Amino acid sequence: MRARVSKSIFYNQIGYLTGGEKRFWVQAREPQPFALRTQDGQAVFAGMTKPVGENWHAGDFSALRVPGTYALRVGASEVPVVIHRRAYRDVLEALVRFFDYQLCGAALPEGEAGPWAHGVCHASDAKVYGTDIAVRCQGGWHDAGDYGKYVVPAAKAVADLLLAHEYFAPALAHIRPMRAAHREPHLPPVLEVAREEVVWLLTMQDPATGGVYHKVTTPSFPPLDTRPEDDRAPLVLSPISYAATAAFCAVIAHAALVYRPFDPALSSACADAARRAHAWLGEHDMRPFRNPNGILTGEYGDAELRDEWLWALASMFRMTGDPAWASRCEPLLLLDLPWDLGWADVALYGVIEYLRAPSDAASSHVRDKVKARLIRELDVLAEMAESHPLGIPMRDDDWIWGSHMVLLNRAMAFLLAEGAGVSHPAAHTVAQRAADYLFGANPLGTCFVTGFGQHRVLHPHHRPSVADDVVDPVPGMVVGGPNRNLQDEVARAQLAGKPAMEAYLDHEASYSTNEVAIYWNSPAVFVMAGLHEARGK
Ligand SMILES: OC[C@H]1CNC[C@@H](O)[C@@H]1O[C@@H]1O[C@H](CO)[C@@H](O[C@@H]2O[C@H](CO)[C@@H](O)[C@H](O)[C@H]2O)[C@H](O)[C@H]1O
Ligand SMILES: [Ca+2]
Ligand SMILES: [Zn+2]
Repeated sequence: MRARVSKSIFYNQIGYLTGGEKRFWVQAREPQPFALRTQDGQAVFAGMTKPVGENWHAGDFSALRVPGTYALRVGASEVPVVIHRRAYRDVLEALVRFFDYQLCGAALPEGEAGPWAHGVCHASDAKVYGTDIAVRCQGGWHDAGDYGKYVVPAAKAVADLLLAHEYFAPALAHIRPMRAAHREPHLPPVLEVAREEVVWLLTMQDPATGGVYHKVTTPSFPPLDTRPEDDRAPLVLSPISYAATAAFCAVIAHAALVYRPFDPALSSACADAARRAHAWLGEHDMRPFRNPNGILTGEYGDAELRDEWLWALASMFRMTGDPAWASRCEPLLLLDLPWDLGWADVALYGVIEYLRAPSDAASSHVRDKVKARLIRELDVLAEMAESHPLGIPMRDDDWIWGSHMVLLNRAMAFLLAEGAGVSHPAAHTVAQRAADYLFGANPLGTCFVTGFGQHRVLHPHHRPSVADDVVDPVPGMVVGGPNRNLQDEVARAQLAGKPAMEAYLDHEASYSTNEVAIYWNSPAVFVMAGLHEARGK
């Protein structure tokens, strides 16, 4: 009979990398003895937990480096622990295959998608808002738990996957995309997956002006129990926006560079599209996007657009290596913009593009100032992690809508900086703690990636998973996470008064804590690939 899995030991329920740091947490006021035994009962490690803040204690068994499955016991509680050099191999594949499950405009065959297969969806042309102009903008990925396709968050999701390939291709080589859903089997797997969204993004650019439509959605969200193929409301292209055009310019210039060795035709189409998008930026004001009348889907509004402009210029610089682009983006790099990897605050993408561009084409003075600020930014995050009981760079007011993206972006920032010549001693510890938290070392004892862990997420706010007749949700989806602002009805009804880190509900109606999104999975792909690469050896 399977041992009852305790809920009072908070640990990485997917596993620990052989060469990595290995910690678990318990809530206690005094040090607790703990021990690990092999499956045949042989004691192999023993220790005492140490206080790590508030009433949390941590036990460290990093010195145990023999792969295997062990029983970790603390007092009367016991949990199964896996140590393996490829502990994240399966979850990494599932995190990437999530994008294939989000594919739009084509049927997902059973041979590829198993029980989560579905028929063709959203295959009709879209109408440009307020006109009768029809545009073919099929393909790409559904954004999240809804079926909308939005350029701004798509740019983040694609950039993260392109960066994961550039930084950690060997760690991703084992991934099997849904081959039948793609047309480019010769590409490295994560580029084959991302290519679908790149090709869709190109359809979102207005050929006449170079501007990019903000999104393509039905006028409002369909009911939660609507299967993709049953969502037949007309598709509307919302107006061209500065945010979409700038984010498009940035990520499409990035794609032009990454696909150049594999797909020259796509690469040159991207380079041309990026140039036309940049030309549009030069002729238009930085006006924030607002949903037009009658369009009630996600807005992705953003009042600060200088960071998107920075990201676009820095990407053009790295794509061309032309010092003229360096001179254009350097003044923006010196502004006091928030350096982040979000869907709204994107400046850190520009910083990384700039530092990874040919250094001889840039100002060494600006490069030095940028590197110095980057180290200061990472020092702040490292101190935040140091003072958190679970070792994660999060403060109480960071538990917002999409808090898991906030955490993963911060871990990603350390690994991105490392690859741009700015190493920080806390980088891998922060990345490991983020993985430990996401995979179960959190006050709810929940593994926040569907289909994995001892205590799983079963009811994500994800229309395909709610509408199908399959009990288990689509696997490999990172849920949004605790949100102290209680921004949906069930959260308000059931989470009032909860500590910020516990304001989460595994309920299909809790879209502000339990939805999924392509740009919440994408930083997870980057971070887990980085850990796998560094510790999987
Ligand atoms: O829930 C995921 C997405 C599903 N598709 C429609 C999108 O509109 C939705 O995106 C989310 O839309 C939310 C509502 O607009 C966004 O929430 C806002 O996120 C902000 C932080 O990014 C918070 O400061 C703010 O309080 C909160 O309302 C959130 O970031 C963003 O991820
Ligand atoms: Ca912005
Ligand atoms: Zn669709």
